[in-house]
Amino acid sequence: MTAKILDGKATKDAIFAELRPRVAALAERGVVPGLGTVLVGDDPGSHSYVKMKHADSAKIGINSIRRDLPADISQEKLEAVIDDLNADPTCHGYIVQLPLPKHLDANRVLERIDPDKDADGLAPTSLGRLVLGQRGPLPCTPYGIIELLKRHGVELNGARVTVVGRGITVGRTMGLLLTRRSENSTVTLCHTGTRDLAAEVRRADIVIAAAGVPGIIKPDMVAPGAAVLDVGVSHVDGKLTGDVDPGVAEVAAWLSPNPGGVGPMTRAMLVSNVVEAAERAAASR
Ligand SMILES: Nc1nc(=O)c2c([nH]1)NC[C@@H]1CN(c3ccc(C(=O)N[C@@H](CCC(=O)O)C(=O)O)cc3)C=[N+]21
Repeated sequence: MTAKILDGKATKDAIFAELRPRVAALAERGVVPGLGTVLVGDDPGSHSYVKMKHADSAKIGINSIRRDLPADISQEKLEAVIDDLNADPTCHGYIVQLPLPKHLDANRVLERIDPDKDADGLAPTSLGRLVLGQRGPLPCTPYGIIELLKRHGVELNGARVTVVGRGITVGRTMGLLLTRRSENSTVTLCHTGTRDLAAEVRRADIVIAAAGVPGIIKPDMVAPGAAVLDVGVSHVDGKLTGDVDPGVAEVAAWLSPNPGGVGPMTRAMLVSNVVEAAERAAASR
């Protein structure tokens, strides 16, 4: 068997096509959605991600607000930039690119983001709303994974989903989204304390690999016909390497590759969160 591709690039383009008329409708009311990014330091990976986000914004008519800050910026100065974006009416949503340099307290920064402008859905109020089942921006990567599966017709209702990795940006929040009534999946969340990872992966209809361990998901761990999504990002000999062994393509029915799968979907949902925030702002004027 050779797996069909869960195509994140094509699905992102489809989502953008749906967003463009919404952006046009906002423009008619005099509102141009604005996406802000806060980037501290000069990590090349972070720079390239932020660049892609602004290129996406330009593609659908969203305004870019870029704050690139020196690696040695103080906590106080960084928080002043956050306050500034919170007060800026042209900025409807923004992200603080993570990770931050070690001398900065990321949690204090995230707590300072106006919850109505949290484009990442990762600030404490947004996570709290997600747990409580209240409306709010959803974390972009798990939200993108759900859209990717639904738009390829992969059944979530009643599905057994094994998530590998308990990080906030993917694993832990993934479980919260999938167990809502609207998704109705049964989730097993695996991590380094899991006794028999192979057994947990083997009984899954859907495997979401976000451990950041190159090739941790082997072909003999995957049930024939499963959907497997590779969210891992590692660098081996300078090359982007995912969590899923290439041989899995011969066992799985669906495979979300990396790159070309979940990464573009994360960006699509970020832009979607900003358009939604701009619509809310426009409605309350
Ligand atoms: N506050 C915050 N929010 C984030 O969403 C966030 C973050 N910090 N820090 C870093 C990670 C990483 N991340 C990616 C997003 C898109 C791709 C992406 O689109 N990748 C393409 C191209 C990959 C390539 O060729 O380099 C792909 O997968 O096809 C990758 C990585 C968002 N992150």
